[in-house]
Amino acid sequence: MDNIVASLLASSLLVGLPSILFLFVLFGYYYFFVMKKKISNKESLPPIIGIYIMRCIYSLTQYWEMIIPQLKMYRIANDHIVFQCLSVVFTLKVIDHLKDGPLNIKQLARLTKSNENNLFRVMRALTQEKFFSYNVIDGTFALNNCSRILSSPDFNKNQSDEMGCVFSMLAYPTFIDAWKSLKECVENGVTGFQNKHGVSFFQYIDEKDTYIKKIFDSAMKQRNNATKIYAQIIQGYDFSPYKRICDIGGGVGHLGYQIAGYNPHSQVFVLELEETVRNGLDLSKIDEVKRQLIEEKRLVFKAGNMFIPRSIPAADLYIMMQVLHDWNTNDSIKILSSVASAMRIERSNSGNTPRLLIIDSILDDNMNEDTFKRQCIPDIIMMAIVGGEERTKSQWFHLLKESGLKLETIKKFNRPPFLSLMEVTLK
Ligand SMILES: C[S@@+](CC[C@H](N)C(=O)[O-])C[C@H]1O[C@@H](n2cnc3c(N)ncnc32)[C@H](O)[C@@H]1O
Repeated sequence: MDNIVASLLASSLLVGLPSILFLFVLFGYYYFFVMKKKISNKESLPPIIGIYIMRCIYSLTQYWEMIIPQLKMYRIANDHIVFQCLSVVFTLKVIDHLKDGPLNIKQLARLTKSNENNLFRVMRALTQEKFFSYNVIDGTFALNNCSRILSSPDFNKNQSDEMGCVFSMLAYPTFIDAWKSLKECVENGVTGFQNKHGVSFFQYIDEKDTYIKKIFDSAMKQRNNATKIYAQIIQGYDFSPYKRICDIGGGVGHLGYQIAGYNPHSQVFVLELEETVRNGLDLSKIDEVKRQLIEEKRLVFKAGNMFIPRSIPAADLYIMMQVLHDWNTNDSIKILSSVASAMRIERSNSGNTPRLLIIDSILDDNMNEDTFKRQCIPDIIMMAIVGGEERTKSQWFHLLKESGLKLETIKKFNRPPFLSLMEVTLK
């Protein structure tokens, strides 16, 4: 047995290391000579080959853990402890204090009102995990690339970064409580959030704690920007034939701005909860282009409820991006039926049948497919926090059929976050 493991390790070293080197060189070439030179009036996308190379490297690390499964278990246990330590320094705002330059542990303990020895041990562990750098000469800790992206959002100064928002959510007591109820969620089928707080996630953030809503909106917007999903959509679908477009649950209007910007003859409505409309309008104040689109009424925010057909603005194209995965089957059918009613009203008023674009994940019905594996963890977030789910193709068919709609085409985007665009019309 030992011989088999040894020869597997030796052969994977012999094959693995040169392959990794080769892949790095190839990726470097592609990045610097191809991707950097791409000039387009739309955002350029990372080359597809880069994604495959990353996946090969990732597969190699997984290969080791398959040979020695204990490695995987230790990694998981270790990651959990790292997360706890990171939550502590995030909550104590250590990262914010280090923004202006390195500090020693005395200074950090004073600023964060902490026990110097224990804070030092946590910082030392995180430094080993490459979250900080430590200067042995003067004994100071400093930020590095990993911790720099983890500063707390400051909405008064309009400063927030994606990971800062994501981490604020993960470390926020309301969320921690919801995760603690994961077991009840599995037992009784109700979200951890509902189990703990008695209301749904969206009700909570719209009515009880608008600070989380700000964090959530900002994280969504920045994650979508980072994955360049808006560029994928704008390049992948022709919006020009549509004069009135309505983005239902369109967040702070980011996709809406892009569509309005690239399609001068379209007017875009963003239907959202009241608090998000306020956030969207606030954010537009710091961006000249967005402010102008709003002033010219090319982009219009509408506060309303997608469950109520008359609250949905008349349009010839409706969009729902990453909305339905937040809802369970019953609610999704209610939402889609409400959109179908709005589409029928529009058809009888204008004589034209509007379309609906659903932009969301589609899991392969085959559990061994990559698309399935990728979405299994986000699916747990949907289950525990919002009560929705990532769906297979047959589940999507079911939702549409029950709501009086039918699928016309599917376009799959083969870059992260690997969403699909389903073109839907009335049955
Ligand atoms: C996951 S976010 C998606 C945002 C945006 N479409 C995107 O992809 O970035 C879902 C959005 O649905 C909105 N929402 C939730 N309940 C709603 C309702 N009853 N009516 C309208 N919008 C709602 C939320 O405020 C949230 O911004």
